Amino acid sequence: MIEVESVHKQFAGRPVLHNLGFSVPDGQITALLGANGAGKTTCLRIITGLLGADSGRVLLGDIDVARDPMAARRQLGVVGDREGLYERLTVAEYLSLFARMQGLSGGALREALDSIRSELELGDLWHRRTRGFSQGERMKVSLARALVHRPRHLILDEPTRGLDVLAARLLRRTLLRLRTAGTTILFSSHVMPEVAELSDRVLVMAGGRIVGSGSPRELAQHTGCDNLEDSFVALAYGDTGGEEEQRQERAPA
Ligand SMILES: Nc1ncnc2c1ncn2[C@@H]1O[C@H](COP(=O)(O)OP(=O)(O)OP(=O)(O)O)[C@@H](O)[C@H]1O
Repeated sequence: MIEVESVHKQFAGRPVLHNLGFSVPDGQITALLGANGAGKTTCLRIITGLLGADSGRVLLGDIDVARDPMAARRQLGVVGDREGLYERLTVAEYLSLFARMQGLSGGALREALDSIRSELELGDLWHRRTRGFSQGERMKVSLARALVHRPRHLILDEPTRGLDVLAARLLRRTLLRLRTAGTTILFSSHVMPEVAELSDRVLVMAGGRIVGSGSPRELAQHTGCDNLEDSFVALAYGDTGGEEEQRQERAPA
């Protein structure tokens, strides 16, 4: 379980997250939706310990992320919005480095590398340096790095952005398989069909706050809409998502 409790964050005096609170249940896939600038990346970076909150706290089970970052890191896999791969290393070397940083060695290390290589179909890339990798190849390596130590919680920021159909499909199948294995997953996305397909629960953010939460079906019932995109627009932008205003602007005087 991930619990975000009363988190505030501001940049240069400008509030970005206001008293943010929600929980992400174990063994489920939860999606974080919001317009550009709603605060999703800031929220995910605070959960992963990359950024500190001004106040409030984040718990992974009973671990406070800010107080015990090392323990939190062992429980977390992160696919962030700014992936830096070490371009001089091959995929095998890169993943081995991260696995060792997570405490794996000897037979357990070899087993972890073999397992992630076959699970994410990394065979063709395994001995290539990551310099020049395509977007899809980079995503596979980032996901492998996030998963190599088999974390209980996986956080992904717009993981299918820039991926082709097959790469996005591989990623979605991997997330569904991980859920079946009990991993707790929180991801942000702007792709509504993907969110509808994957998510047990959806959190809608607007202006640094949660303005709606529930299963896609519950959100539809709550808003009186018949699909997730309309429910999202109703919650995040108000009922019409600005369509009414646009119609009025277009209407002759
Ligand atoms: N390091 C920073 N310094 C100053 N402002 C920041 C910083 N990081 C984020 N912000 C601001 O905080 C707000 C929320 O940004 P954030 O990246 O969390 O939004 P988002 O919901 O992830 O948006 P998007 O969907 O466009 O990725 C934005 O107005 C952004 O400009």
